[in-house]
Amino acid sequence: MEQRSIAFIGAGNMARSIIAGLVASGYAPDKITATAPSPARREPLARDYGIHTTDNNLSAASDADVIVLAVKPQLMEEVCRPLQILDFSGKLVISIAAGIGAERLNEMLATNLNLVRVMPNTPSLIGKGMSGLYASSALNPNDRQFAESLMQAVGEVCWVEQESGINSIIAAAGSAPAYFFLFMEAMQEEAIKQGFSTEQARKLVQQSALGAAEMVVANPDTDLATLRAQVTSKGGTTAEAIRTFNECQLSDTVAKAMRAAVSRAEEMEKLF
Ligand SMILES: NC(=O)C1=CN([C@@H]2O[C@H](COP(=O)(O)OP(=O)(O)OC[C@H]3O[C@@H](n4cnc5c(N)ncnc54)[C@H](O)[C@@H]3O)[C@@H](O)[C@H]2O)C=CC1
Ligand SMILES: O=C(O)[C@@H]1CCC=N1
Repeated sequence: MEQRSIAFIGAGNMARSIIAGLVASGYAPDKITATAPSPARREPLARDYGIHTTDNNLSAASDADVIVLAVKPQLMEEVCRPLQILDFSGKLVISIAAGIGAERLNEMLATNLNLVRVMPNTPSLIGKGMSGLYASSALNPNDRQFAESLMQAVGEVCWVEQESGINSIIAAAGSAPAYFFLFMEAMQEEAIKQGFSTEQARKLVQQSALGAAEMVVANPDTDLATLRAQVTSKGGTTAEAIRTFNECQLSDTVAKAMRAAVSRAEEMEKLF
């Protein structure tokens, strides 16, 4: 893909995930800079991926063709203010922050940005990310294509037509790895109670999760309910487990949790 110089403003979990995936996919490390105030955050990135790091947001952003805003939403305004002096006309800005809309980002950087909002997730770290993207129709096709290729380098992408779609991407993908981790944590805990060591319990759970996910991917024409039915023998053990989940309204709980994620993103849009 096109090798533009990229500055990640903020070098936390999500920036690291994208940087790791990018470098593994062949993106030139010397085209990537990441910033963070703390050396403890920066140094491991320089060491592990051979990228540049600095605590100077202004110089990193000034030197870059593409600026990825990767700080916590609460900090975004404070981090953007000193960058207002830059000329953004030739730069692409990518924000990965949840709960900060395009209009607000334009306000924070005091200009009309060439902007793509991207909602990635942490499996980008291993090239298995799922990112949602939104850009206004005014964005030039080159920038649109670059943002798409960048996120394709670390996983799959899904464009949304309306900016509000980004909040639904958060619910279905950005936050979603944590839902699966939670489910696996609960399974591991119970497997330990049933007599397995921590390592054995983890292996049982992770391999089952991996196998299930890979079966879904390998069978795109088989719906998820059919895959479930293939495990569920009539009058058997799985049927009892599923009946128990249904009794506890698992589907309603999942729906409620996903709506709560959207509501929080909407709330954050008002806060920050
Ligand atoms: N963690 C995730 O799974 C996802 C996170 N996001 C978004 O990514 C953004 C970052 O989230 P995380 O990486 O999880 O947070 P994090 O807390 O791990 O990383 C934020 C980083 O910003 C750095 N930072 C703090 N003050 C700074 C400053 N003045 N200048 C430059 N850097 C500064 C910190 O050193 C820290 O490394 C958030 O806006 C979040 O909404 C989006 C999708 C998924
Ligand atoms: O929890 C959060 O707010 C961020 C956005 C999606 C995943 N992590």
